Amino acid sequence: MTPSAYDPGSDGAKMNYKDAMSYGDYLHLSPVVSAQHPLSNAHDEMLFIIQHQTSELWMKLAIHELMSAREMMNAGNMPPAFKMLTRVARIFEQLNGAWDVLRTMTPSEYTEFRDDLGPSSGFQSWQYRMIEFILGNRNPNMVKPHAHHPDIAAALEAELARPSFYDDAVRLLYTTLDGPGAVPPAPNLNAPHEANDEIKARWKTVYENVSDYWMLYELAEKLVDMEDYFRRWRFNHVTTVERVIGFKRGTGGTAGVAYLRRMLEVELFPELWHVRGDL
Ligand code: HEM
Ligand SMILES: N[C@@H](CC(=O)c1ccccc1NC=O)C(=O)O
Repeated sequence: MTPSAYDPGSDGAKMNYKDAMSYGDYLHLSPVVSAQHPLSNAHDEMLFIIQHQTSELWMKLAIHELMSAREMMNAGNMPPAFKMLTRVARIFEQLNGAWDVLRTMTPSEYTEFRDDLGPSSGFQSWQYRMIEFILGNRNPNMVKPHAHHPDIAAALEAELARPSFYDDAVRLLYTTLDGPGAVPPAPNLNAPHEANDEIKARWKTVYENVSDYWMLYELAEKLVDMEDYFRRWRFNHVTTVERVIGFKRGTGGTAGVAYLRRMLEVELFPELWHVRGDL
């Protein structure tokens, strides 16, 4: 007698979704898993596409978390803001781990389809640029590649028109230490935040009096943690790029590795790093 196959339906599993919302319906998987369109016959192009698409999905979540975290912080509701910042750091950790998959692609394999990419490049990732703008690494020139998508350009411009996450954190630092009317140095919304000694002095007070300023201390450490993971992403990127294309120019037109190395020097929250040498 042939044993009959186990039917989870006999234990109560719902097996028919003709008139009910299924997994794929809820997640809209059909468009997601149909959105991979390799332009070549190269085996590794699928890896390249999925690596970028999944990165963009995680970036979408990072933006969602950062926007809400900033709102919570500005409303004085710090515990949820902290939780969201921790999540953003974990998202970057996830993105950092993903480089290990992409690194399995050799220069020979990438060369098979690189020409098909034309002038497209991660340089044109608007979600990446949005994350940088939210965190405070701002350069209005970086909106230009998005001029042909007015809604995206407008979203980036709107972010440039408001204080960055760090500008708002610094405002909280001032109002907590100096009183509710305190005004921090006016932020330049259109340029990267520049290190400022007055801001650093206040963070120093926080780090030297942690029990008095536990909330700001925790905020500072969450920000440092997030930037730490972000820096690792940049480093993994430039190392993978050197490993795969050496010192060739980028498809986006930059010098490639030289451009990306320059980006390694970016400090999102400079005072939080500089103050450590003064403690
Ligand atoms: C073999 C893999 C990769 C290579 C060879 C590569 C190469 C490059 C190069 C040369 C640039 C400089 C811009 C240019 O001229 O094109 C760049 C920028 C960029 N890439 Fe990649 N990349 C790779 C993978 C990735 C992945 C997986 C992501 C994830 C989304 C990514 C996101 C970005 C971003 C956001 C930028 C802009 C960085 C900035 O402006 O600071 N790249 N990439
Ligand atoms: N800039 C890369 C091309 C590249 O990596 C890329 C091309 C299209 C879509 C995403 C990409 N990833 C990151 O830049 C290169 O120069 O080979």
